[in-house]
Amino acid sequence: MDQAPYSAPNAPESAPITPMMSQFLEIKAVNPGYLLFYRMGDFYEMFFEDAEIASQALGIVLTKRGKHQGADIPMCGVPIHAAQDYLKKLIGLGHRVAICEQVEDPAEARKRGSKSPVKRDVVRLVTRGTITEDDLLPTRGSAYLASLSMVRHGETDFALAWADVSTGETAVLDVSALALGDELARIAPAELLLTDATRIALAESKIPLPDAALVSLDGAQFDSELASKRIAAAFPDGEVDPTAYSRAGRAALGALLDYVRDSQKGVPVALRPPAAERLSAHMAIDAATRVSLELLETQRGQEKGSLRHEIDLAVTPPGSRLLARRLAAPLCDAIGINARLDAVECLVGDGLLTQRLRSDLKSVPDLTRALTRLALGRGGPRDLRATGGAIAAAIALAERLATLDRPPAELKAIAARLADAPAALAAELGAAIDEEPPLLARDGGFVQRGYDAGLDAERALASETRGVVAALQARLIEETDVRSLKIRHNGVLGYFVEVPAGHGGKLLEAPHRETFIHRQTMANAMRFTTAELAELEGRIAKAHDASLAIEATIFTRLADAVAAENTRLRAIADALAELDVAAALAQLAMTRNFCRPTIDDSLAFYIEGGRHPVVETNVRAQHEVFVENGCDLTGGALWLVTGPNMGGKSTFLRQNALIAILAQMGSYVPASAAHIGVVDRVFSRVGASDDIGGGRSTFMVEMVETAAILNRATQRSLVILDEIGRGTATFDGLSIAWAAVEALHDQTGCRALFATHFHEMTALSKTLSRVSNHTMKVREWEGEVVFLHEVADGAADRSYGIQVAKLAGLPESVLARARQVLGVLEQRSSGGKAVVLDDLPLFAHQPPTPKAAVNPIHDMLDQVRPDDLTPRAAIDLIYELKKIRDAARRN
Ligand SMILES: Nc1ncnc2c1ncn2[C@@H]1O[C@H](COP(=O)(O)OP(=O)(O)OP(=O)(O)O)[C@@H](O)[C@H]1O
Repeated sequence: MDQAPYSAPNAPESAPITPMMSQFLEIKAVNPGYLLFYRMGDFYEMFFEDAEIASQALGIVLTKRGKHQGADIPMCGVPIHAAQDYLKKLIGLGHRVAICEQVEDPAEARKRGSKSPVKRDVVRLVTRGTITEDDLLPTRGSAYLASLSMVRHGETDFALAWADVSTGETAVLDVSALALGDELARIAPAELLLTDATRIALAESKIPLPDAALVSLDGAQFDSELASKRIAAAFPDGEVDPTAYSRAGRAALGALLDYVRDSQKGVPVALRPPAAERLSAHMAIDAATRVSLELLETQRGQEKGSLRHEIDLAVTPPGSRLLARRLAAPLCDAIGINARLDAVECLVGDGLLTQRLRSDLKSVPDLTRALTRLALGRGGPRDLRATGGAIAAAIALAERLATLDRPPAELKAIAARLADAPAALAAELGAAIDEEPPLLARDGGFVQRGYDAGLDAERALASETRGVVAALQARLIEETDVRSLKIRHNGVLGYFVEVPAGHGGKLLEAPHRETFIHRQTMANAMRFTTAELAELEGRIAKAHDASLAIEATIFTRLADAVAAENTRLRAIADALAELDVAAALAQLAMTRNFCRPTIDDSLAFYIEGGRHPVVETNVRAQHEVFVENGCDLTGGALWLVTGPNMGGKSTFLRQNALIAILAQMGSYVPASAAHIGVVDRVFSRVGASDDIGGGRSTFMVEMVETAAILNRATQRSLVILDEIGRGTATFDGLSIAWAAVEALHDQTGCRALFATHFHEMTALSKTLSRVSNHTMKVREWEGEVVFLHEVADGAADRSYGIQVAKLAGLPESVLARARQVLGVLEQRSSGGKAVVLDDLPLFAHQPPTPKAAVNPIHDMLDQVRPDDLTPRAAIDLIYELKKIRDAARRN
């Protein structure tokens, strides 16, 4: 979502403006495009337009505070303790928020005069792509910040740079206009930086923008010369050579680095040296195919029901994130794919080891995000504890992996990184930090007893002094003879003596008034202090401050020790995620009966006993059996698949695409055997889906997408077309489908599956050598159609559309009429005659309006008065209704 730059109202010279409001407007003016969370005591307050936007987005009350230029100032606020929830909601909606804190002690401000506002400044910009807080981030997903640059020099070059700020993962990719849409769909950034000119160029080339918060930057931000400096500054010690990237790549990375740096307001962000990605390294899957195959989410945008949801058995959030990344970008290199498969095979071969690894991994903390928070100075004792825990787990896991006889290269590399874990650091962290430490270092109380002698001494002093307080209370009771006298503590008064109101007078009189100094009178009690108590309090506070200071030093020392091992620890975090994925895929293969595919550089596509993993689960949940089907497209074969609606065509088509994707991400596949020559692109299209939001008609969408396939598919591609051409008049649709098949066969030569209801197309198998006909088998039984979901050679003889319509509950009168019309249409077309309207009885004679069939169920319902029914009568009624319905079905 875009945010218009904020227009701070200009105060006419005569209008009085409070110092606070003038401070607000000043800060607001240098943070255009951000909602300003302005700290006021225990609240963040928003004013003017910000208040209007936020109150509406958050559903909170909009009030007013004072006047500006004679008009009320709209205001709303959120309490500090609940601010994270509100922030989450706002950034989820695509807003960007600037957090403005008090940056000096209010006492300092008072010194400048009673009206002088406390100094405030923006300490942090919170946007969808730059968050690092656990409770703002998706646990099992990545929130990428991406930057898109465009360089024009006769031709137009694009480059994408993206980073997951919470893990430090960063990458750069040069990308052509043609492939840009696919890559944006793959990366699916949460926030995208670009210039207005780029945005216009994208719109002109019909390149769809991702569903991200879009941030318009100035062209100067993408300057490639400036970028080189930014890159060198972000990765000092020559870690990254800016000249290794193209001009466009540098520009994208420079803008990204600058935005990240700005968002953290001076705190250095620990990004990792950017991986220079190559387009050809990954299987290209365009946005429409991702949607159609429901890889990471379903067409309704839910995770449940997607392929990811079905196969993600990873036990750690980083493992889950890596698995999603691999699923979104399967490899194109047979050697790399086989290396991953070797690791999975090895773990499948040792089920017991896999179980143990998985159970160890389950409790491993999210090391990557802990490291980033620590590096950003936003980490706490829990992040230190997590780091120690992860290192210890890495060592244990390396030992488990060492039991493997001849581990494949990938597991060997994982084990080597895990074994390299700094054991001494883990021991130190384990000894230092409590098992369940508090969230914030500044609260103290997280260092274990026995770790630091100085700290233990201060703590002993503090608790000893507390003992002295108890003794003092006993003594004061003795001296005053007020049994109910208590020494208490609160944030305002500190330690004080409290007696019930009735005894207060006694302490105000001699001889006690020498000792007791009055502090406060309450309705039921009176509060005093004494010189001795004040002195004790000072000692306690000093001991407490001293312990806090020692704990703070310990925290910094340990955080520095972690930072010193950053590179090694990041490598361990990667290795843990990789191991989790390999073990998860092994577990999947074992529990779901998947097989290892053979992957090479041939043009094979041979599947035996293939299944659709998601539909299989659904079918099983209904206690039915999923029917396995094979497929052989080796050498560029094109299968024309016909069959009735609901026969299983779409399932069959998609399962083959999913098998290719799973195989190339390095997973076993749902089949009994599979041989796949590396697929460079998968295209999957379902005819006639609307894009109302995009302003394109059903048929237009279908044609634009078909055009994309015909233009871009190569001989290595796998193309799945499901009922292309159905969105227009029959003959037009048939002709387009026909020509598309010819083009795929003659020009592209790719491996393809084409499902259609145009039975005429089956004739193509006679003229095109690699086209063959296949059909979903059905059986007719007592006038009803039974789907066997089995793919057989040959063509379907009919559509069974009317039978399916009957199953769907179309009224019998309509079905009867449809049969009548179909009869005429079939007769005419078999006689080679065109159908004319007059042929159709519909138009020739208006048939007598069929008497509305008497429906006994409706009759019964008409007579029922629900409020008068007893529960028993209601159940009887349901049974009766079902009986009538069953009887009607039998007839
Ligand atoms: N191989 C199979 N084994 C068991 N059930 C299956 C199989 N394939 C499909 N089904 C069941 O049939 C339903 C319909 O399948 P699908 O959507 O693939 O049919 P279709 O032929 O593409 O239909 P339409 O032409 O109406 O789009 C699925 O939701 C599933 O419940």
